[in-house]
Amino acid sequence: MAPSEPPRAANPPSTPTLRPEKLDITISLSPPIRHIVTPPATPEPHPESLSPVPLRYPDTLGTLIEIRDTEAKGLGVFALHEIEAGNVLLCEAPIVTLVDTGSRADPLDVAVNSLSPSRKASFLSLHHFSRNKNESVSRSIVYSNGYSIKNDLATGVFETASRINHSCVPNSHYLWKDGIGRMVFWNRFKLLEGEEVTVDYGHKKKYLEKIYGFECQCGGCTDSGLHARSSSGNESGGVEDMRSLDDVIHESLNEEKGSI
Ligand SMILES: C[S@@+](CC[C@H](N)C(=O)[O-])C[C@H]1O[C@@H](n2cnc3c(N)ncnc32)[C@H](O)[C@@H]1O
Repeated sequence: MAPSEPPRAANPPSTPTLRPEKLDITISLSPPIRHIVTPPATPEPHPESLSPVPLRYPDTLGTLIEIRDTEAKGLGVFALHEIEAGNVLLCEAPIVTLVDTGSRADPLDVAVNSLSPSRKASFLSLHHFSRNKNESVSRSIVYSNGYSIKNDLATGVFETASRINHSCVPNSHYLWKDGIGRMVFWNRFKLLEGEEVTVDYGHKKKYLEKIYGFECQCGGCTDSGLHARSSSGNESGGVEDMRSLDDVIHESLNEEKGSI
């Protein structure tokens, strides 16, 4: 999978308010939407607490989006309720980042083996497809779920984002934000309650089959290739959009300085 792009936004974000028991964050593109992010009732046990960086911040999983079964595409990501266009759906750090170092030790094994038990289980639970029987499961997972990040110098595999399915007419876009080390996803159109969140993996239908081993079931394929990369990679929908996204992300994160 290749990756990224920016949102349509104009309004400055409103100020987030912090309360000890509840993080109440407003991410506004246009119009504003309120995300109530409640910390987990039971904190993760010891090995997890060694990892201070939350994968999703703010955590929209369970408040704005959810992962569940699709009819024909395995798992997918869905809107939990109606979401106006131009909202940040997900702002997620990779669970595994693969940077080829040239070292003899496979950097992927090093990265996977250094994960906490629950993050390792999340990684290993991801969908994987391989045409090469000598390929390790971890490699197949990276090739089936990885987004190109850091100006194509690395690949990131994500706990939630790697559950987002492809559509030739996607309703969402994404962009890697190096400054915060996260991939940001936002919806281009209003999403209805229960609507699946989709992005463009950046390949024509026949290459989706060749590279990822699936026949696209999105129902909107034209195979013209015109849409290809429209929501992926490091492309942008315009400097103005990108600046707005930066403002939104940084203002909400600055309020929480130190927690990422
Ligand atoms: C990155 S994963 C997406 C999440 C995956 N559905 C799961 O269950 O974890 C990519 C895989 O999802 C499935 N998939 C994604 N988009 C699809 C589509 N438009 N049509 C059919 N299958 C799709 C394919 O099996 C593909 O290899």
